[in-house]
Amino acid sequence: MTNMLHNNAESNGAAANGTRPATNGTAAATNGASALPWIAMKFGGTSVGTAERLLAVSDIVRSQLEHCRPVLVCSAMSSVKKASGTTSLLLRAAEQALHAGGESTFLSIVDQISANHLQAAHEALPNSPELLAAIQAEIQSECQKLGQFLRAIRIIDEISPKSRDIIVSTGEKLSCMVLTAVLQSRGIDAVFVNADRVIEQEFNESELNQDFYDYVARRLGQVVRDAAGRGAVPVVTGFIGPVPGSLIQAVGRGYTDLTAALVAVGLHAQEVQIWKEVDGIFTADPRKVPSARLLPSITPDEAAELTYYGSEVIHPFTMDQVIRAGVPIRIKNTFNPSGAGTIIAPVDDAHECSDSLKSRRSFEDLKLPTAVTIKDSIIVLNIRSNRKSNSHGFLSKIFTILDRHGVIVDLITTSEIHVSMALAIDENEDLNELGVPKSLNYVVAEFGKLGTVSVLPRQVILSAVGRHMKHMVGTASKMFNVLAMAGVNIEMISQGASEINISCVIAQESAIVALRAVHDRFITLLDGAAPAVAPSEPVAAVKGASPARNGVAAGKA
Ligand SMILES: Nc1ncnc2c1ncn2[C@@H]1O[C@H](COP(=O)(O)OP(=O)(O)O)[C@@H](O)[C@H]1O
Ligand SMILES: N[C@@H](CC(=O)OP(=O)(O)O)C(=O)O
Repeated sequence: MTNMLHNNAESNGAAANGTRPATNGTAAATNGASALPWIAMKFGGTSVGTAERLLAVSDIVRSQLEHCRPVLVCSAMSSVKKASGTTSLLLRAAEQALHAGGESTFLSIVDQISANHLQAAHEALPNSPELLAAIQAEIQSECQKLGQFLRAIRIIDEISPKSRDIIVSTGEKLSCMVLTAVLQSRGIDAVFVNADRVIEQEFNESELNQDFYDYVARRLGQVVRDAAGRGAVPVVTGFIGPVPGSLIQAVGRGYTDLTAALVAVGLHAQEVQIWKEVDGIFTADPRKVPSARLLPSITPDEAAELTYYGSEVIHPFTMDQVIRAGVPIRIKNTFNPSGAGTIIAPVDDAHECSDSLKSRRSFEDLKLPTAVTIKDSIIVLNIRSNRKSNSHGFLSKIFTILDRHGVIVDLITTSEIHVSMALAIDENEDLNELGVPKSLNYVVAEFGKLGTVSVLPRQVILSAVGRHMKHMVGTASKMFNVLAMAGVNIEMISQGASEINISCVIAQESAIVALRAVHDRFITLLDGAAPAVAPSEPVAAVKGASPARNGVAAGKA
């Protein structure tokens, strides 16, 4: 049974144990012409989250077979949204394994994961009893192994980052096994490729550098080529391991974009496509700003800034890998496969200026930012020094405390005796009476020894992002004028070293008014833009958690 779907990278990518043509009686639509160029297609959690979406993905794959060799990279299933999807459930199960009395909770989470996958398989494979039986057994076996692993963690009462990774890897294994079976049931010769052992060489944490990524890309290229043989469509787990320092810690949530990029590099693919539930990258979140426009193209730096600051369009580590190899990234919509999407690629400034001058309304438009974004769930911590040390001592102590507790700061502004920092919090955590998560109590207590601490809860970061802002004078003042005209009070301002981002902190209740005002009067200069009005709906939380961020956006007041 394992032979039906499997091709484990552990077995050094030998295709013989994996590929198997469809069993539903139709001739397998193999993509025999191996001269066709590879295209890496990454499907996010919601794109493979239900039977209906899995069937839509198989239609998209089928439509590509004549033009290219698709290689699929998938995330773990999320039927509604990432925050309640399989990876989030697995992380919760891992946490529960350390709690006394958590066994019933983690076992019920495992049951829920199993039931979700069994249901999707059952609904997507109504006419393929053989494939259905095989995949049901696979799901049950994976979930049984997961339950045993969690029980072992409960017994030793200890979990390492590597163990947490092993738990998380189950999500991508399950989704890819189910998708492989669905493709096979539709007559597409597909092969499951488990990349959770693709890294065979030993690396230590300090070696998570470009050499490491080059090695992983080469290995993925080898493993996928071997698995695909003459024409099967490889379905690769977006989880790769074992990454030094752990994938979840070193790369963070959303890692499957990076895997897709490395697969594309390893195969010298023509393009890497990130398939989502939106047409591409917009001038603002289209769920919150009705006038938002689709951007035909955007630079990697802009895409990374947008992701860091709340618009989770692509994992920021993705771009470096493909751009070095000259592979373009395209964001596409599974609900609208024929749409052109958004291309993420570097631009030649001089060239672009002359092209834009021809196509845009006026030179004035060139000064506009590309997009505006909001990052929710922010608190501001203010520390006023008690003046018992000089300012560099004060700052160094603050950064030492942040480092000791692994706290990531989104924005920071400083003066001689005053530091304000904006931090993203998990609103599902218990908050204390100041609105600070209890997990930050120690940090606040340590800051209290350096000076007076005050907290501003329920804030958001609003950021305008755009490559043209780099060379323009007066863009910040325009943005703050627009906010003033909309009656929005600004708590903190920061223009980071990247020069392509102006950010400020504002109260959560002003978020939608501010976002729409900045979008309509500063980003797009809408003709006759309506005055910003209070929205009727509350600010929706931006989908999913942000990926891990290295470093701090330094700023000045
Ligand atoms: N500037 C933006 N452009 C496009 N989508 C955005 C932007 N800002 C926020 N979003 C939101 O990001 C989400 C990303 O798409 P989705 O396909 O749901 O993610 P995933 O691939 O993780 O499943 C959308 O729901 C969209 O509303
Ligand atoms: N499944 C992982 C990795 C990932 O890439 O997710 P997505 O493709 O849905 O952003 C997560 O939830 O973080």
